[in-house]
Amino acid sequence: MTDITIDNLTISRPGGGRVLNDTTLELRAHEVVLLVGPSGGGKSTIVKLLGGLLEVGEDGWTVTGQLRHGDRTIDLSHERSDIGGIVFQDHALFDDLSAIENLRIAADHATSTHPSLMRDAAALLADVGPDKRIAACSGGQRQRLAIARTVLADRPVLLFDEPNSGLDVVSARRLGELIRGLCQVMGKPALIVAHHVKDLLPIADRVLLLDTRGRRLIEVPPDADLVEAELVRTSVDDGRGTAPAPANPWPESIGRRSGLHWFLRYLAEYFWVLCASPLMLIYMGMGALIMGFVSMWFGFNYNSFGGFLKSVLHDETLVGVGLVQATVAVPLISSILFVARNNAIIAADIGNRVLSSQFKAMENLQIPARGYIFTAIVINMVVGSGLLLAVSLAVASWGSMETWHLLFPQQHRELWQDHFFRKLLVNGLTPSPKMGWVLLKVALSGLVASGIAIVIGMRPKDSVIAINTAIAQSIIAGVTVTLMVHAIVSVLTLTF
Ligand SMILES: Nc1ncnc2c1ncn2[C@@H]1O[C@H](COP(=O)(O)OP(=O)(O)OP(=O)(O)O)[C@@H](O)[C@H]1O
Repeated sequence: MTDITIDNLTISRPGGGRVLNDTTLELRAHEVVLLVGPSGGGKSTIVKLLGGLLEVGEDGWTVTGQLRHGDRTIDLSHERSDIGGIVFQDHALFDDLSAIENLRIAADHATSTHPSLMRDAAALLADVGPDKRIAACSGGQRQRLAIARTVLADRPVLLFDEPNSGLDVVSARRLGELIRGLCQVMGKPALIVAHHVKDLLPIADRVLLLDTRGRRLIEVPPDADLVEAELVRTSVDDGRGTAPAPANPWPESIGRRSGLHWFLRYLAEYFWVLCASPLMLIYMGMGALIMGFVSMWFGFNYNSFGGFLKSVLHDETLVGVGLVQATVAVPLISSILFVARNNAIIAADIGNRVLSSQFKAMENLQIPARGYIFTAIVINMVVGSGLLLAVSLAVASWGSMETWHLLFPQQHRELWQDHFFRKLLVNGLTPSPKMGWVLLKVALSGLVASGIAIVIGMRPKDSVIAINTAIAQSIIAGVTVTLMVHAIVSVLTLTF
């Protein structure tokens, strides 16, 4: 039950520009303080600073100031503050844990939790079943769970970042009373960032205004009209004094673009993610290289004839290894690597869009999600599987040629070329019809696997766990179907 004071507080943004300059912030035990100010002024930054979440240091924010709490002093220029428990605006509940587990995990990781805090937290949750899933809680229940979780963390100050945004007047007042009651029972201060102050003013002891002109915190009387007048004044000044407002670049840059523009935009985005990112190319290249080495090394070192095969059957072995490598082994490994990686990405991407209501927003905005996103994914999976097959075949062939050269260092590489490609290229140049079947296998795998990933990704999602499950299902189903497609088409190749 002690006061908190920060003296000489200066906060600078990454890349320069000050949010606060040599100001003082004081929070007394039991009191509720509203922090108001223009948008972008730095209110959330102060909350993050007190909660120890501001990225201070190289290329980040710079902070100076001395925080005093009881007999502790924290030098903010090189120590993080650990005094603030934050109730996040979007609640940030752990949706893979039940309601009670969300509270337990906070209590179990608090340095100490006084038994009275359990009572205070439980009092907020009379209407929430302890085993309820977070997805099944109403907005108000989630908010109270988030507050109860922070109460159990037992930090010296409660921090709320716009807790009343989106609440009706009655709910906002009820929330205010709840915070007021908690501060009194717990003997701790609360700092509330708020844009809509009217509903919270009745419970506020003090109002601090972030003055973006003077870069300091000034106390204003807790009167709605006075606070609003100050807010308008600081918003109008906004640190720019009488300088003319810069031209707004938005109207011109929005312009009008065709559906084709957006389709190509998504096509390019997914091409990069699914087919062309450097890590993807390295991963596929490594798989092909290993396959090229393995098939050539073991093809020649299969020693049942005591080395006889190596010399006498050299030419035919080379033809056989070339055929199996290029029509069966490399296409299979290339398809499996491609589908496993990309089905995980597609299920995660679509699952996140489902969870964050992006598809609903697209529907509401009459943006054709299927036309843009699903088509772009499927096209890239079909075309990309062919392109990456070509890359894999080239890398595997090079790998097997170099492996052969290690085994037969006296021979010219032209010899390898003549035999290795004998059944793959007609007249040494044109791909044989067999390669058409190979292309069919990989393209069909890409098509079916992407369809499966999209369907699994689109299923309703109410938590991050649901997305993780979808990713695993999508990989398993995609790889299984790839194996089946390759087996069926390979058998058909022999039949026709
Ligand atoms: N990661 C970042 N890198 C650089 N600047 C940042 C970063 N995060 C925030 N800022 C800048 O710091 C300033 C303060 O941001 P902050 O979110 O604290 O404002 P705020 O007062 O909470 O705004 P609002 O009321 O709109 O939520 C803004 O100018 C913002 O653009």
